[in-house]
Amino acid sequence: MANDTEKSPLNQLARCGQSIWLDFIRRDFTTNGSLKELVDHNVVRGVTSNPSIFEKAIGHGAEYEEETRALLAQKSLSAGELYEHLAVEDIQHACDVLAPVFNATNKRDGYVSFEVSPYIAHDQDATLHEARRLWRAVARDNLMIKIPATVEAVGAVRQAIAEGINVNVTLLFSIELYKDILEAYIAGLEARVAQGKAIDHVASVASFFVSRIDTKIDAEIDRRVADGDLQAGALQALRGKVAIANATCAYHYYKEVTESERWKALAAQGAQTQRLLWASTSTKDKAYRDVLYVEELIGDATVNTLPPITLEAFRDHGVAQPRLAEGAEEARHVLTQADRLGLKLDDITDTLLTEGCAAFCLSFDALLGAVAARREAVLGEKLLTVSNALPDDMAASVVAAEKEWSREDKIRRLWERDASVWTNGSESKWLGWLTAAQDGLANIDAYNRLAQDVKTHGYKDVLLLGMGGSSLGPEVLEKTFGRVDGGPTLHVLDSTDPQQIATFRDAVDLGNTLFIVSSKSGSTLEPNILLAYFWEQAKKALGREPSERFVAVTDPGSAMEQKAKDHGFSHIFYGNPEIGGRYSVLSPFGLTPAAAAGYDVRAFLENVQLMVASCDATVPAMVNPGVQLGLALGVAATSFGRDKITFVASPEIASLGAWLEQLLAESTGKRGTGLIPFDGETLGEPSVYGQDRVFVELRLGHEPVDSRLKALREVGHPVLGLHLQTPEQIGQAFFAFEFATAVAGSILGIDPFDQPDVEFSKVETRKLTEAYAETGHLPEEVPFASDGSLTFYADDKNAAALGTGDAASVLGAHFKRVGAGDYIGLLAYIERNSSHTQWEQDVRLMLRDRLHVATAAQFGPRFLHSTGQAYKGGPNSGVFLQITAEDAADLAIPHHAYTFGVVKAAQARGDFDVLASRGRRALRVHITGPLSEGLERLAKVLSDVVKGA
Ligand SMILES: O=C(CO)[C@@H](O)[C@H](O)[C@H](O)[C@H](O)COP(=O)(O)O
Ligand SMILES: O=C[C@H](O)COP(=O)(O)O
Repeated sequence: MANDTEKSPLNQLARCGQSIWLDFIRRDFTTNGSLKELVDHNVVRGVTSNPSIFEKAIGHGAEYEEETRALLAQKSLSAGELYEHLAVEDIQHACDVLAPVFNATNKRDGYVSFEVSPYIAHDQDATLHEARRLWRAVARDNLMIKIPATVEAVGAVRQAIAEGINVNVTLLFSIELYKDILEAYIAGLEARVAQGKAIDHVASVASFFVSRIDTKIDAEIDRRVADGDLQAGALQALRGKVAIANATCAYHYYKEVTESERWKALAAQGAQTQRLLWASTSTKDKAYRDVLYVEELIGDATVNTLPPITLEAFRDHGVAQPRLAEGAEEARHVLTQADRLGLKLDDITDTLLTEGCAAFCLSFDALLGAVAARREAVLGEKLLTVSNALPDDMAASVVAAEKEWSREDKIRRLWERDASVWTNGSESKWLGWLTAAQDGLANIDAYNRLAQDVKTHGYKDVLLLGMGGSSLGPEVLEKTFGRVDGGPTLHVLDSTDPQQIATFRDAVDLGNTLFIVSSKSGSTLEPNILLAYFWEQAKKALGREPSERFVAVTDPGSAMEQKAKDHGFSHIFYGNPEIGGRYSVLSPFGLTPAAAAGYDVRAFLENVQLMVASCDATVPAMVNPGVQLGLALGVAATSFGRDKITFVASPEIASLGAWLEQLLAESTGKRGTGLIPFDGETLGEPSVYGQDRVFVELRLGHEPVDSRLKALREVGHPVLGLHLQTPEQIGQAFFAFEFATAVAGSILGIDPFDQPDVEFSKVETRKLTEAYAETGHLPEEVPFASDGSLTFYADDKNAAALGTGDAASVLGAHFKRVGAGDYIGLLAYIERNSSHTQWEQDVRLMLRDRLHVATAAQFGPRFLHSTGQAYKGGPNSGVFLQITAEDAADLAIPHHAYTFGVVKAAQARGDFDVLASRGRRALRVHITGPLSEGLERLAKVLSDVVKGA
């Protein structure tokens, strides 16, 4: 620093009353002594940072890697948390280096500026909240919190000052706004005085951006000159002048105010003026001197923050002469002239503010994106990965959606439970799932107690009774993790089929079973009647009341809670009323059975937390796995007509498919739109698919699930991938898909948290069972056609379309109604056992291969709580074949007037009535006589009628 003598240009600036701050920060620059050297030689008296500066530093600097690794080894941190850790440390180091200047100048200089998130620039409360948080996090007296100068920020600046937080108000372009900011500073100080608080330690600068104004004005001048403007000469004379004139006028306003009596009263109490800080002072137009925005803006009580390159230039050949004090008249003349020539400075400063905020948001996105990528690299195989292989046009639309999400700050708004991300309905009351894993960890002792109880009693079986959201998650856990050595077997029963209930009853050791009755609402028919049935069964097996063998999972205040209390259940686990059933797997509805089965709930949830952090509010759309999946699903459906989501899974995690079906269908299938999910439809050759599919590969390990996916990708089908490294990552998959569904719901423009048609079916079923209880029979129904063991029922409209012929003619007419873009739903109200599952599978694949449409294979009443929503409320593209049969044997329900067989029949009829009322193409075939023969015949007729189709 030998050239920074008394006469050096930089030292001359100090003599003119101007402080030079450095517009740059980076860890190695601070740690290797470079910053200290500049400070020691009195070259630099402060530091400013902004999102772009941090993007270059943290986003690209290898020196941050080691610490990233160390931080992640300690705990799960999101990209935002990581960034903040690293940035706060950098800011603290710089503050410490500048502390001697701060002390020597009596708190006038020696500040380091740290900017609040640019995303919240238009939110006064959020800005203030963030200012307080960062102020506390850095905890240095010579910190300045940078707040962008939007209209909304004015109040935040005033309040922050009143609270004694130093503020650098940044992104100032307009003199009008600057006046408001200066007023906010003064009012903030006055508020402190009114409260008897000291003001001599509160500092603020107003960062006026310079070069960007010339960039815009000069471009406008050049355009008009090129267009042959008659005022070309006068216009050209203003090139490179307007920005300086604007800044000069701001300076004179500052002078005026600080000479006012009002200010003098504050100064008497030790107040520091809010100095103007010239920012954006590197020269952008190479035709100008590279020190133009330094030399022209020299004046007493100002700061100029310079990037290293401009600092070096001025040091080398800058001329330090005070210009501002003298320049008022000329500046006013330039601005008047600009106005006269139609150069609209107000419009330009407004645009610059908007563009400045947007540019900082982009930098912040790039910064957080880079941190997220580094986090992913460090966590490696601890995280599942999402990969989207999309055709070019779809990929471009997803990128556009990403930009939209970034611009509209939707990820943060989603995390803040802002219903305007969806329909502005009741969505904000249904986002408890975002923190379910964290809540579960807080409640870990209760799960451990249950696990201990199960061990102490040595239960052989755990039988969970519940439907939909209460059963599908636990089923995935059981199918994925199986039985823990020495632990019980977890069984999940979600049916009213008498045979299925009997099969479960016979599979468990009734005298040595823990029963979990799971119902959020507590009013769902199935868990209530299953409870009635198994209570009696357990009582019979034990020879006494089985109270301690029963556990309830339900929302507080539900009828089930009361029942559990009345019956003296050993445990009641309470759900979060802000989590809907299909989003409840990471809440007590999944964790209670998991604990009972002996799974390590803590490890499971900690694993989930990694994905929660990956989808965090701070992780930009382009690297946020939940957003990536959700945008691809939403965009594929809304812009490309690809609304059939086909899951293809590694066998070890295949059970995820049924859970996903509920999540997607129940969340999105409404108001005539939606994503229709298809689980378990074995892949075929590309020729059997229409243009309405999205394939989702759920892969465990490194091997692709099915080699045919490659061919499908090659012919232009979108293939999304969720790649799990270990089965434990199933928890991460739950969260990633919950998030994705919420995102897709936003794109579809629906409320992804209600399920009107599931509720409607429940009501219809209840009406029928109540009628049965009164009359002893279900309402009469008349088949419109019959053929031996196959009898056909439908509403009048469907019946009229299908004729009264034999089975082949009715079924033939029904499936003739299937067209491109449709799907087929087989809805069988029979036992869900392996042979029936295989039957459905064979029939669906045959139909798929012949008719080239997507096919769903469902069992009632299970699907009523799941895909049933989309079948009724989603697009009218489903063609349904409901299959019912005589029950070989029925089961009575203790204390009820009806049997399980009656309930199941009522459910099928209720389901059909709702399908028909929604104008769906639906047909019910009822099988009489031996079921296997009836199914065989039905399969044969179906195969014949669609042959050659
Ligand atoms: O802290 C501040 C202003 O307070 C600075 O970092 C300010 O953000 C920068 O000078 C500007 O962003 C740089 O603008 P530009 O040279 O890219 O137009
Ligand atoms: O998905 C939810 C099912 O409809 C069951 O509801 P529930 O948990 O209130 O009994």
